[in-house]
Amino acid sequence: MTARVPAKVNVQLAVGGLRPDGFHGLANVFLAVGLYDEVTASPAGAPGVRLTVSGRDTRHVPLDDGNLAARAARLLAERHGRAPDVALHIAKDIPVAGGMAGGSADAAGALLACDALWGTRTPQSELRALAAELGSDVPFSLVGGAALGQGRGELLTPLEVGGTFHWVFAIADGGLSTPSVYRECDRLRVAAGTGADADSVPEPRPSQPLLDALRTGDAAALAASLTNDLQAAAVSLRPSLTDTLTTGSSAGALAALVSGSGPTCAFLAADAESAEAVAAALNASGHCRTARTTTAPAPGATLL
Ligand SMILES: C[C@](O)(CO)[C@H](O)COP(=O)(O)OP(=O)(O)OC[C@H]1O[C@@H](n2ccc(N)nc2=O)[C@H](O)[C@@H]1O
Ligand SMILES: Nc1ncnc2c1ncn2[C@@H]1O[C@H](COP(=O)(O)OP(=O)(O)OP(=O)(O)O)[C@@H](O)[C@H]1O
Repeated sequence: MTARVPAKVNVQLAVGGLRPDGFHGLANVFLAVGLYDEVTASPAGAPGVRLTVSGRDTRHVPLDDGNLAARAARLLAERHGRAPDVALHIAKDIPVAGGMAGGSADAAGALLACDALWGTRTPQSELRALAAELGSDVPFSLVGGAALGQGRGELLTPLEVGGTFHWVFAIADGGLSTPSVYRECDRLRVAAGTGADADSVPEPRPSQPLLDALRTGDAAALAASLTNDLQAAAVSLRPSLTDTLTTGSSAGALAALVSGSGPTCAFLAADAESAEAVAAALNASGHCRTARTTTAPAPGATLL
């Protein structure tokens, strides 16, 4: 059983105060984009989760129980009171620790593929609850398209998207740790004198112009309303991202922003031709490992 799962970009990431549980309240507008990992679940013939990985960047993917796909398989098995006997293979195309929810995609793919392999017929609502236990981004990897994530990002409201958007992603050498980027965001807030807790930071709210731009498929309007509250923190930890963002903007992107916690940079283009020009400029610049073009929205986790 093979599940194909998309990467994401956050077209709005409004970060509220640090909660007592260590998470931040969010208004997180997710958009699934056409870069995919594939997770295949096969009978293992023995108890346990066996994991193999192929594709890009696989050196940095853990092969032990810490892998999110392996954790997903174990969690699903536990909920159904059965032994996790599965061989999982991840064909990786989403950058690792890149701010595009690659590990979350693999967790969502493993839930779907194992559920089909084991015939456990888990209801969609239960799969979503298991996804939320695995990570804040995992429920969105299941549903795809576009959605507003509230709470820590796991409480989803689907959003309408009225057209196809053209994107370029500049993939960096090396990743950034998501907890470190949130910590840096808090540090910058404290250093600026505003404080970082929920009493000091305004309640994050979705932007109506942004939701309208998604609904009408208006790339120029979307470009004007893209925001990421983690961008300053990602740039503070990796100052060279400024050069990457500037390179894409100078090559004609409608807008440039850091994808989620970074270090991948995302560029919205007017059309496919402009996206190719932006990618060519980024590839020639040496300011990223590689630049790739794709479109959005993409469907959520799907069994092939
Ligand atoms: C940056 C985003 O990718 C934007 O979609 C997500 O907020 C991160 O989601 P994720 O990688 O699924 O994160 P999780 O595995 O749930 O949490 C990892 C760590 O990130 C931080 N974290 C995550 C989500 C959130 N709303 N607030 C946080 O502060 C916490 O330190 C947490 O311990
Ligand atoms: N299946 C997996 N693929 C990649 N990384 C994984 C996986 N499982 C666990 N990890 C660990 O999680 C870390 C973050 O990886 P991931 O690719 O999910 O980051 P990310 O895309 O920045 O996440 P997000 O955008 O959700 O914050 C990696 O450095 C790795 O140690």
